[in-house]
Amino acid sequence: MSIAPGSLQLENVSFAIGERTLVRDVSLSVAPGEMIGLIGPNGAGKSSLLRTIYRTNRPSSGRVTVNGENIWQRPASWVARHVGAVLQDMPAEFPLTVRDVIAMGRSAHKRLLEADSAHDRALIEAAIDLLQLRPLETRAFRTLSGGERQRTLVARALVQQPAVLVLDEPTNHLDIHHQLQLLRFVRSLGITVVAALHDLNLAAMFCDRIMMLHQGEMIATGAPEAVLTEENLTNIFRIEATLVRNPRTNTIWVMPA
Ligand SMILES: Nc1ncnc2c1ncn2[C@@H]1O[C@H](COP(=O)(O)OP(=O)(O)OP(=O)(O)O)[C@@H](O)[C@H]1O
Repeated sequence: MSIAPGSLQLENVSFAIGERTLVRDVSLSVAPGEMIGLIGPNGAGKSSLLRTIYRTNRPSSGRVTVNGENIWQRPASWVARHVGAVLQDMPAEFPLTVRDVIAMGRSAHKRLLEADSAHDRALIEAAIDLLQLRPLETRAFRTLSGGERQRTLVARALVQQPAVLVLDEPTNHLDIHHQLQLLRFVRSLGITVVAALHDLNLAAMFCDRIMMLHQGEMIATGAPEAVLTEENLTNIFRIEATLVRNPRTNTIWVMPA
């Protein structure tokens, strides 16, 4: 499956609800094909920031552009064709099969009730194979395990062929094998990704750059070793940690003490 990666720009993005500012003046420029890890303690504003990218939280100031287009000045249907998202705890109570859920990813590219074209079907088949969902294809989505659901939702996002893929804690519910498999897989697609990740070592392993958020503000952004410093881990995550290199991957490794 080939997806043309897009560019993403956050320009001084803030987001407030009433008096409360959840995201404050965040800027980030993501090149096509880059993978950005968003890290920060609970309540730092990661999900709130991601929602400004998939057009759920309208910034109170600043701009979000995808391929140079301000997403808040484009119709929702344009954004649905250009930004894909895998979110936490998607509702699962609808009586759809795995294949139905994946096929829903094509809806942004079609008119209401338009039948799947040969192109749609080819993408759906490819996604089922890529995410190894063939044995589950006809199962009801609600009967899946957490990890199987997550793979289905990634497949659904991929058939959308999004210029930018937003992942909110995509490794939630996954065992360590599937965490690695999912991130390796997403990475191998060469698409543009912004992913909120709680596992700092996985973020360092898979992301080109990391952005650290705290109380809605960007504390640091850059290469994993520039952001995952003892100082940032102490000040922001409130942990004592030793930093080493993973001898196999040579990526920075946080060892809490
Ligand atoms: N609709 C809302 N109304 C008021 N406060 C909100 C709303 N949505 C989020 N918040 C608050 O904004 C802050 C940031 O929340 P957010 O979910 O963005 O953080 P997060 O970094 O994704 O956290 P976690 O790691 O716990 O998932 C939290 O204090 C949260 O309670």
